[in-house]
Amino acid sequence: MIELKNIKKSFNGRPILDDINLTINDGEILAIVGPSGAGKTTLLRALAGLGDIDSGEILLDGKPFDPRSSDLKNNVIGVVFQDYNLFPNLTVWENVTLAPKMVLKMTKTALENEIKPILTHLKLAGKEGLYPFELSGGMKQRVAIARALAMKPSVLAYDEPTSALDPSMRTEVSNLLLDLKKDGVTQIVVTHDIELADKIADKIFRVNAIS
Ligand SMILES: Nc1ncnc2c1ncn2[C@@H]1O[C@H](COP(=O)(O)OP(=O)(O)OP(=O)(O)O)[C@@H](O)[C@H]1O
Repeated sequence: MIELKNIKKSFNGRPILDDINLTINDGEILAIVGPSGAGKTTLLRALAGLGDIDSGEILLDGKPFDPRSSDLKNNVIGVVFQDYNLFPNLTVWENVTLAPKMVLKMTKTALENEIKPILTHLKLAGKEGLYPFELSGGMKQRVAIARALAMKPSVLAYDEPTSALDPSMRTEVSNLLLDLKKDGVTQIVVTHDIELADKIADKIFRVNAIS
């Protein structure tokens, strides 16, 4: 369980997040919605340790947790970015196994045993040798999800998972997230897509623009 308590963040004296209080239970899908510029990505970045907060507290299973100080090994929150950030010069297999190999020091056998099932689950079996430029948008997204899952995060977070895809892929994305939920993966979805949020989320958190 992750709890956010009284989170505040300003940029150049302008408040963006003002007293955010939020609980994400294990196995839940939380959607974070709100108008453009309201601070959704700022909140996600703070949770993932990519940006700091001015005040407030983040608790992981009841204990204070600083995402910025957690090393990658703990990898509490894995983030799937809007543009996926795949390494263009690495194959699917290399993209997904790089961090487990370098950071978790997983052996070749462990990689085979642990990463192959993730790729199969994400319908990427047989695609291991392809490069990102050879993949469709939906496949790139699944590689990015596989890469995040390979680090065994407690929570998987997505920034606008439908925005870079053809609208017809929406159902595929929602089915994928619901599938991962069935496996017990806790997920946070930042989205403009209210229909997606309504369809998949256990809880919807609205970030309001502060005037
Ligand atoms: N590093 C930064 N320095 C200064 N201002 C910033 C910085 N990062 C974000 N902001 C500002 O904070 C506000 C919130 O940005 P954020 O990207 O979190 O909004 P958002 O709700 O995710 O928007 P969108 O839906 O358009 O992605 C915006 O006004 C943005 O310009």
